[in-house]
Amino acid sequence: MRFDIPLPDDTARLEALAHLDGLVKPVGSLGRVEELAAWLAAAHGSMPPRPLDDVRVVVFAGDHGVSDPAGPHGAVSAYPREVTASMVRVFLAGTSGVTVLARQVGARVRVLDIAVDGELADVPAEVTAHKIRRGSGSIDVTDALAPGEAERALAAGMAVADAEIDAGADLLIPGDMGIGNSTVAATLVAAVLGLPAEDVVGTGTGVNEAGRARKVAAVRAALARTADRASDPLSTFTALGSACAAATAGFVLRAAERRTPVLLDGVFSCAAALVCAELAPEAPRWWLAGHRSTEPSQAFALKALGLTPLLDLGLRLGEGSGAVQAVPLLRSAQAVISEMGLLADLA
Ligand SMILES: O=C(O)c1ccc[n+]([C@@H]2O[C@H](COP(=O)([O-])O)[C@@H](O)[C@H]2O)c1
Ligand SMILES: Cc1cc2nc[nH]c2cc1C
Repeated sequence: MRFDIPLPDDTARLEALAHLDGLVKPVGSLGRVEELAAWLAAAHGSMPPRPLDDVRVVVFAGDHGVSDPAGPHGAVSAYPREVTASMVRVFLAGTSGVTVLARQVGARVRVLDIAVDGELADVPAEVTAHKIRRGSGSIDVTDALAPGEAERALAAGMAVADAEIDAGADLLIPGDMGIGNSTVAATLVAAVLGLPAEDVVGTGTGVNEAGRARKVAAVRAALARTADRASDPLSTFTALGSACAAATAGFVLRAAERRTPVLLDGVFSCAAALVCAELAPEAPRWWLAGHRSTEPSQAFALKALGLTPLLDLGLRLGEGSGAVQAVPLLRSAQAVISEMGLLADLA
């Protein structure tokens, strides 16, 4: 599997940087907003960059076997796995955290059942159209995916990105909903970066110290079970990931292939992105980190991807909720570089 990721336009970036220096302000005084403006110009290959009118969030929902409290390591989440299916209905009703926040910035939210453990008979068919399986395997005891499923999930995420880009998306945001997925995210980051379980595991939805210790044990068991088998991205998703992780990776990879900027969200999308960045080392040039999550593995993933989060608000909701809140910063950057006057015109 090979990905041809184009490079952002360095000429537009340099033109943007020169223009920013000539705006009616002390040189560099808009700090990171200036960096964002130049980043956008490079991504769009145009100076000034276009407005980000059409922002789309896709929430990849699915269960993760490791969340079974009857499993060998006990409960790894503060909430029962049934919440995953229930939350799909909340997204559809328009009352989830990310949906409310997305409305504030005029972004659309689409939810997909990629691997919810059950049949959602009462939801529109398009929600389940990309379903890969009912729940991914419990990575501490078995592979997450059967042969071929990682490829199918990756392809599903790509097809979804294609559809959103073809429909006019200017910016894509991957969201996640899956009880137990912070354990899977931590495992993926530990596997890719060769880190010990103890360093990557956080408290997820809010487990206590005993819960965190159970998560560490589950991550350790998963890493020991697979040893060196998780050597490439598809086998990593198969052994230690989930259908949602592979679909999320496909989504952000295809966006990069199609020159579409992405705002990564919390620990899950960053872990999925990290795994697939091995296949496509230039892909992170098309991604920004929306926010810093409270999960330690997100910090490791971002560092490895070379990304610095835009916001740091102590968020740990997932769903794309942090990235959505960073959208106004990108729009500010686009407005500044497009509309500010010139220092040379000072009377
Ligand atoms: O985005 C994050 O960094 C984040 C951090 C902690 C929890 N979450 C959300 O909470 C769920 C995972 O937490 P847990 O404790 O069930 O593993 C999942 O639905 C995520 O969207 C998300
Ligand atoms: C209610 C709830 C909403 C969520 N959204 C993302 N993860 C979540 C976990 C819970 C428990």
